[in-house]
Amino acid sequence: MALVSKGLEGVVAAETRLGEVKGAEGILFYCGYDINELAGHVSYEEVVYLLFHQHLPNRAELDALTTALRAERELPQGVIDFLTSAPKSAKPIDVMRTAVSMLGCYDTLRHDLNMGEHRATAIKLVSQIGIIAAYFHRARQGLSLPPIRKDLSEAAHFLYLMSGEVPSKEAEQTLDVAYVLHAEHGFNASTFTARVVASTLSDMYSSISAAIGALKGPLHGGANEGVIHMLEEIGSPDKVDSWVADALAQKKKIMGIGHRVYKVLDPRAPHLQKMAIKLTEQLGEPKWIQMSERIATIMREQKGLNANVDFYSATVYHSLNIPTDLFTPIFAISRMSGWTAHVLEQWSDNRLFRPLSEYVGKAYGQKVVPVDER
Ligand SMILES: CC(=O)SCCNC(=O)CCNC(=O)[C@H](O)C(C)(C)COP(=O)(O)OP(=O)(O)OC[C@H]1O[C@@H](n2cnc3c(N)ncnc32)[C@H](O)[C@@H]1OP(=O)(O)O
Ligand SMILES: O=C([O-])CC(=O)C(=O)O
Repeated sequence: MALVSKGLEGVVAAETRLGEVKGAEGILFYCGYDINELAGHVSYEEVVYLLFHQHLPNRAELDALTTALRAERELPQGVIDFLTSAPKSAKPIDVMRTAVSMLGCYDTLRHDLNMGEHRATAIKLVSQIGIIAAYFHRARQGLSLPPIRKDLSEAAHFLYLMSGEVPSKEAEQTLDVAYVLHAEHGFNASTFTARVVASTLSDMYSSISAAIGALKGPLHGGANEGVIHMLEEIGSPDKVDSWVADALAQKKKIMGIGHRVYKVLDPRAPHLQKMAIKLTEQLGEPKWIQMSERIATIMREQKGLNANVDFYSATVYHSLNIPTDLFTPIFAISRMSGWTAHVLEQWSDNRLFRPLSEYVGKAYGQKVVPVDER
């Protein structure tokens, strides 16, 4: 019998130059740069460049990328029509997955694209994914779609389109750091999904719509929305202990806690924790962070499990007045850079992903009995 690694735990499926997650040490780096070196020191646009070119841009390179991203901000009219006619009750993440698939229909869909053209598609997707999310959010409230602006950063432009107002510098910087922290994470489930699809030599849009579908699950990027639902259900700091005890007794998963690779604290969590503390203090609403800290302590002490990236990002986005169902979309907006960089890397040295399975069904040699005699 072949040895099966359930959930592919510990399996090394490919080489990558993009990012490394060192689970035992709690280290994450993108192209050699520790996440602590990047967060707060470079913009999301610089990280996009880093992932696409494996080096940080100089001023001219950054300006060229920024111009290219901003030049792609107009969506095809057909996609806008979809965003304004999609059911208002639809989940934004589902709308994004579908809109990315639609973008593929508006592209030439040639299969003989060269790497430069694939990279242009990647830039377009990085540019347009936030606009899709923000425009749907406006449309579902019956609000007008603010005109595209070319003078705002990726983070500021998303907040501007979502609210109709240019955000404060602090809100922009907070979201920008969140984008930097979420951009890349090795062979996580959604990135692996994107690479599996790309490995068949399918197109970028198919890879990315599949990746969005993988991200939305509550065991992956969907957990950040689950965290706020959990905090709302708990209600107040004094109820945390009994709520968590009940949940664990029922073998429920606590959202935002635990990780397949990190055996110690996710290095992204302290950055988000710091931002969450500051924002909740400013808002005079410390109960969110108080509840979170108590949950994290219980889980660490009782289960030896730590907070992951989704745990504190939930409170950060909530404090920025972002509706809960846009939390996973924000993750997708940032991870678009990592996904597309991985698709480009896959195509630079492609081999089809095709693992084996261990058959455990009925014995070989069953005979067909005619349908009326079964
Ligand atoms: C961006 C990201 O994707 S980060 C992850 C986001 N997901 C979440 O926050 C959801 C909650 N966490 C989880 O479900 C898991 O920790 C995962 C999915 C992230 C990792 O899962 P795996 O590596 O497959 O670990 P698995 O689910 O097998 O858990 C191992 C043990 O820890 C327990 N455990 C792991 N996470 C949790 C949790 N959040 N709450 C309670 N128990 C947990 C499991 O119940 C299991 O216990 P057992 O051995 O007694 O049965
Ligand atoms: O790596 C993982 O399994 C999940 C994760 O933290 C991420 O995608 O950021």
